[in-house]
Amino acid sequence: MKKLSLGVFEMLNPNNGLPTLSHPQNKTATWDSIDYWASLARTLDDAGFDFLFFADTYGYPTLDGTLPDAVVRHGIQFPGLDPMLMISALARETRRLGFVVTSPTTVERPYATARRFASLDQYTGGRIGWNVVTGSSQATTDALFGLGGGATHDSRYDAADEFVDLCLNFWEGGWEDDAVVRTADAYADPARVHPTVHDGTHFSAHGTFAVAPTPQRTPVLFQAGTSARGRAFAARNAECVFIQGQSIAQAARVVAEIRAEAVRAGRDPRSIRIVSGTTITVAPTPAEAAGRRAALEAQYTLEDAAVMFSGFTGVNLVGVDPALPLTEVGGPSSSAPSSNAPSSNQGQTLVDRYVRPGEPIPTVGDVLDRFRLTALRGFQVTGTPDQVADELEAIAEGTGLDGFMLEPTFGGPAAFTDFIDLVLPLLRERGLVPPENPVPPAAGAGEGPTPAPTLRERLTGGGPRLPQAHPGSRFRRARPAGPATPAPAAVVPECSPPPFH
Ligand SMILES: Cc1cc2nc3c(=O)[nH]c(=O)nc-3n(C[C@H](O)[C@H](O)[C@H](O)COP(=O)(O)O)c2cc1C
Repeated sequence: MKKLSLGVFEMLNPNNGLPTLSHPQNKTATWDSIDYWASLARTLDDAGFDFLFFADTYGYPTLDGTLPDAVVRHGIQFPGLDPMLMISALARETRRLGFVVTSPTTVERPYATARRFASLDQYTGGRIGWNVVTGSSQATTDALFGLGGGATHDSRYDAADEFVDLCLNFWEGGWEDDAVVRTADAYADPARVHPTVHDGTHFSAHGTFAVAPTPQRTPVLFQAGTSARGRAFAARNAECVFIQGQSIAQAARVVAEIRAEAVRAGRDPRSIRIVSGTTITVAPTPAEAAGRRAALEAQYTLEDAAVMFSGFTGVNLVGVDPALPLTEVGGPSSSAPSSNAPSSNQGQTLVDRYVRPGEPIPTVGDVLDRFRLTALRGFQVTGTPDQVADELEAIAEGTGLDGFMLEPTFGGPAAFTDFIDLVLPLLRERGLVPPENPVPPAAGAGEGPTPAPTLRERLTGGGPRLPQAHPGSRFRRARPAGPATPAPAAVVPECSPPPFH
């Protein structure tokens, strides 16, 4: 059995996007304290987790341009802080743990994004990943940033392809490996530093990337969003895809679809790792586990579910007759619906989850009841340590998934520490996750820091750099045979896709 990757899914909001204010284990009082996150990062690092993943968005649920009272009152993805600005501090607190930060291609700019992630790659010693998204709650974000809102679901992904290409061109094409010399009279060899020239459909850039090579150069490229266009984007660009598996059959289908799409894009389907969000409620006895789960479910109301669903999808279910079939709810104009599901130009993954070709059409009430319990979540696993380990093993075997991203329950770290104490030892005994990695020894006096494996090395078992088989490697410059300089005359890789390697 292959080894599973383990991550934790988090958001910098009072309640992780879900209203758990009334539960004693919530993190409402501590979520905005850096000490809280440092403590969590140390816990995960010590336990041997691969990464801490921060979902993030400038948006939050709005309805027809207004902020619902429930969002403010219950802290539903509101307010929020920027996780990227905290990563360096967390890296100082940890030795091995990777960090994945979500950043959108819609309102950010490629050069700034490439520079920020290259800087984080340097500060973390190569422990950074980028979750590339076209954004959630896009209507809110468009309004906040003063955008016209003319972009469609698929055109956002078209622009995202070009955005990622341009970043890859900066990271992989700007500097040759041995460009930095750090001698008495030169920091770097000018012949080995190259301008990027890009004149594309959505972006243009002329100039030299002003960050020298970092441990991974390209951060590990994550992606989330499994609409048909989202899968095509993942197949072209991602090294790791984050899904929210709902059942073994559904997740197996999504995994197979992503891998088939990867083959169509000319990539090895196994070169993309696919991990699913998973909520684990574990306790020593079945009754205690069931009690905790019931307490969790009691936190979520149908009203909050309607606000969240509507804000994320653009399909407004607030105040809609629960008996109405979902397909009879009007949504804003559609981009390219794959079924007769209502659609908007916002994220399609959630709507597709409930309306599947060939399956009965659910009512609004059905959808909200299911959404209330699983919301923005993946597998829901509840039981004793052995039951949870059995179920995780069955999910991994039945779906082809490469790992799990644990979701918080009541907000605080208890869901993760329970897993670490009760389930992780069993997964290790069964050989499903690697044995605990030794912490790299602290640097001795006068020695440099001992490098831990990069996030890419941890996840893929390969080297620290983007694999040669990834399409982004086409931006690398081949060294000509012979003397080191002069460099080839302005061989500027095109951003329009040449054949993949
Ligand atoms: C599992 C999952 C996690 C996501 N996480 C984020 C996030 O943290 N921030 C964000 O802006 N968008 C997030 N999104 C939105 C998507 O990345 C994507 O931009 C949007 O859903 C539209 O694509 P889709 O129709 O393929 O879902 C997420 C979507 C899914 C399905």
